[in-house]
Amino acid sequence: MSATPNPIDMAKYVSARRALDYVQDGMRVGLGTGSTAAWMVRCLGEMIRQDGLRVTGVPTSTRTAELARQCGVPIATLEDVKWLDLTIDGADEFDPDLALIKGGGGALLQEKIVATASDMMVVITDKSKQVDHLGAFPLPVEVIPFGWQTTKALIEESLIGMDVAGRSVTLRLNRDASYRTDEGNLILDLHLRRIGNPRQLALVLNQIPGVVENGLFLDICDVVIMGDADGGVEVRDINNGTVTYEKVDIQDDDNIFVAIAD
Ligand SMILES: O=C(CO)[C@H](O)[C@H](O)COP(=O)(O)O
Repeated sequence: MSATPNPIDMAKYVSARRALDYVQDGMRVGLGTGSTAAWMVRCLGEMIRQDGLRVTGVPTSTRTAELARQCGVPIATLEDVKWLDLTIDGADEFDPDLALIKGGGGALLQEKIVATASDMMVVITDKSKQVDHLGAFPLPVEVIPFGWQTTKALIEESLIGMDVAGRSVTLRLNRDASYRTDEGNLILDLHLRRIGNPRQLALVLNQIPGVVENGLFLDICDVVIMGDADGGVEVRDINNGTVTYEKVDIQDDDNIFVAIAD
């Protein structure tokens, strides 16, 4: 590599590169959202350009759709393809069962629909996302704007009986205005610090009127790839029960990495 990448970019990059080993010619691939997923989209674009790989990408946000177009990744909607072979996405937290918190980038709704409609979900991360218990990262909950303060109050009330360590709920902002998702909805961030029973919480939240979806991804993720700054990856496969460590060969990656790092 002729540029010196910063350690965080390197960790994200190698996890994204390794995830593309799961992509085969002709696949329909869900394209996640966020800075780690963006590396995956760029690398996928390179594979299409250099190796003639044929794939159809289904983006999980307008941001990812735009990046995919820039990178020459052919895209379609979920309505077009109906079902996917694979989704590759980032996460905000993952636990030993590969349960996830997602939605830090605000795209949790499309991300959950796309991942659920996939035969396999591969999550690309770095060590900062690994936790023993979910909840240090605020849990995003997407709600419709109509009556959102009532929805927020109902969420706060529902948290009283829950096994969580914190109960404050805040409206996500984008500068001075409320943050809007691609669907025009709002995000409430639940500052729970520790989620004792993610399954119960997910069920309770999704029963509250006004809640569209929550950022807990349970029994959806198959593989987590955790990159490190030395170009190594730990690959955890929940179905095989395996955890392996390997170095990713990035000798020939100067073009893509230098172009983006610059
Ligand atoms: O859930 C997400 C977006 O809604 C992202 O996958 C998550 O926020 C991780 O992002 P990054 O790779 O930038 O750390």
